[in-house]
Amino acid sequence: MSHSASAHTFQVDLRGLVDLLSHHLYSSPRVYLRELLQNSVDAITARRAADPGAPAAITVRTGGTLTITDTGIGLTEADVHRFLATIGRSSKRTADGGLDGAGLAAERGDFIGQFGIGLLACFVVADEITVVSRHAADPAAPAVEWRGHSDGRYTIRTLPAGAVPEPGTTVRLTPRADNAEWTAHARVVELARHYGRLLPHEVAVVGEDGARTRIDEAPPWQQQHGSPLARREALTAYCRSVFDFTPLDTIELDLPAAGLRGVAYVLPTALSPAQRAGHRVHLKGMLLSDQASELLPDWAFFVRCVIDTTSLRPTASREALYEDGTLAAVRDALGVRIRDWLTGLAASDPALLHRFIDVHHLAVKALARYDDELLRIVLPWLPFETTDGNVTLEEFARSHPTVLVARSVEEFRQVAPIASAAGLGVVNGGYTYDRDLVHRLPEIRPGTAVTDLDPATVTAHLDAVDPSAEIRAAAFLAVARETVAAHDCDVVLRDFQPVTAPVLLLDNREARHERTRSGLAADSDGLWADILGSLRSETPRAQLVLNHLNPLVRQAVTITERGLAVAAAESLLGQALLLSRRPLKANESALLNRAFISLLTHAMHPGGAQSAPGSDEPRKEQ
Ligand SMILES: Nc1ncnc2c1ncn2[C@@H]1O[C@H](COP(=O)(O)OP(=O)(O)OP(=O)(O)O)[C@@H](O)[C@H]1O
Repeated sequence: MSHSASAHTFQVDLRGLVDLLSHHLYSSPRVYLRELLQNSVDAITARRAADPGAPAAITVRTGGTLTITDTGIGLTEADVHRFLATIGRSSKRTADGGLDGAGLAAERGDFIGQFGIGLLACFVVADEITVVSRHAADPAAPAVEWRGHSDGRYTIRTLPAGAVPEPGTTVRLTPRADNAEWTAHARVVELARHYGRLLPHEVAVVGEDGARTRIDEAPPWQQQHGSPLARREALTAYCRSVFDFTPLDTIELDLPAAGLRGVAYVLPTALSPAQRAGHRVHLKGMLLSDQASELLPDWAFFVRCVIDTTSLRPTASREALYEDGTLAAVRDALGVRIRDWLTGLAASDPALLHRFIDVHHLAVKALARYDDELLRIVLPWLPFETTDGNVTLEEFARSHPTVLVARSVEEFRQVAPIASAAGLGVVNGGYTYDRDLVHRLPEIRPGTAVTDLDPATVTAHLDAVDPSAEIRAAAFLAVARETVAAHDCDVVLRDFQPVTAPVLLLDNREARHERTRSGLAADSDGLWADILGSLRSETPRAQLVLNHLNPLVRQAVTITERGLAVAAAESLLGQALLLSRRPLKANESALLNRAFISLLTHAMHPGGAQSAPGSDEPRKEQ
């Protein structure tokens, strides 16, 4: 049996393709003007490659129809057939991706367009596009008119030479009623400025009344300024006009190898690291994206850039940068530039560095963890929460040769007053990045020791109380132990500073997790209980340390009435929990509530509160 194979060619539904490319590739109809401007710029580039003195002007006219006229290379009738009428064919690239020989002698890299689909964006705002063109290289050749329709039909006719007096091209759109807002005069001026402000040619928008608005302007980094201050002011003013904020500082960017120039503006307010700043990226003057977040490394989220480049490549929708080796190299080089600025500030403008760190310390901490040099420069300047208040590590290490680091915010809150009264220096290492960074201090400041705070260091400063006092307090302590046992907590009596602190709760997160786990094991049965049980170590208990130097505690330990002793023990545990400032669990909130009501009842019925609800035995909460 023989099998015969026949070759076929894909069939294309033209109407569907035009609809896809024109309506669904781009995020907004407004890109139609970008595509038109870009084609004009490329045509001017092509003409100037052969004739550097050729005029370079682009004029957009608004009114019943929208036209855009350029003094570019123009199109011959053959060009129109080859390039305008073939979707995906571009005079700026050959079928194999090389340079097309159609008279455009400039390097492909000089053009902005390359895909041969840009003109289709016009079908979002118009059903019909007319292109009238006269080629610059052959003045005798007739002018040509191409009329394309969104359903894929087109007509071509030649016009008498006199119909188009100058070489160049005019594209005319007849706006569709449903999208007419995009071709209204004010909107066109706004869009032309948005996309074409940095174009290197004369760009103007002319209204029906003949009023002419000039769009192009040289960016401030290209202009000459009278003094460094004047330059700085011009760069700052530009930031206000494009980004609407006054920067903390400006960092000029210049990467000749990538044909890149521009400015990074330091944000005056903090931005969450999750919110990545959108940068304005111009490609040969034309705005490619005002939301390009991929331009800088993630850590540089404290700046917004505006750049003009000749080397980065756009994606087909031309709304993002193509992720390639060039972009990666540019990103690294810009990262180095921004880091250099930061490290340079320490020497050149410490006051500004302080202001910067006030606003962006989180970003700097994130950055310093991966960058040794930066760490060395900024670590002494970064603020940390310590037992001496919010101070820099440099200041802190001067008075504390051994720096202790609390692992969690909660641990810090609990021990800070006691540690501080005992002369210990503790840094709160509970915030993102802080513990890692403090541990690296000895690398930068030899002679400083950093260790994690362990409970023994604190308990060493809790002195045993006089044995006779312990005996006098025994009855109260017994009730207190029984009362707080429901919270897996033990009670001890100690002398410690400051006297103003009645209690200290020695507890940590791992111990709490272990207690939660064993609580779950107790509530489950079968396999699950066995699994949880096999994980069990000895259930760690928290310790409620009562300060015998504190007047309130001294009085509490003399309470003999059981109901009041229970209420006092629950209130002391409740206060210790509140001091830790961690979120309370349901049974802890219930404890606080019960202690409060019980104390109130005792206050209202002194001596007769035994029968008051909730003032008796501690309850076992769920
Ligand atoms: N104003 C113009 N002057 C001269 N030729 C033009 C003009 N506008 C369009 N063309 C021709 O039409 C072709 C197709 O234009 P189109 O905008 O669809 O694609 P492109 O610019 O080549 O690539 P891209 O899709 O990346 O924009 C161009 O390659 C160019 O040859």
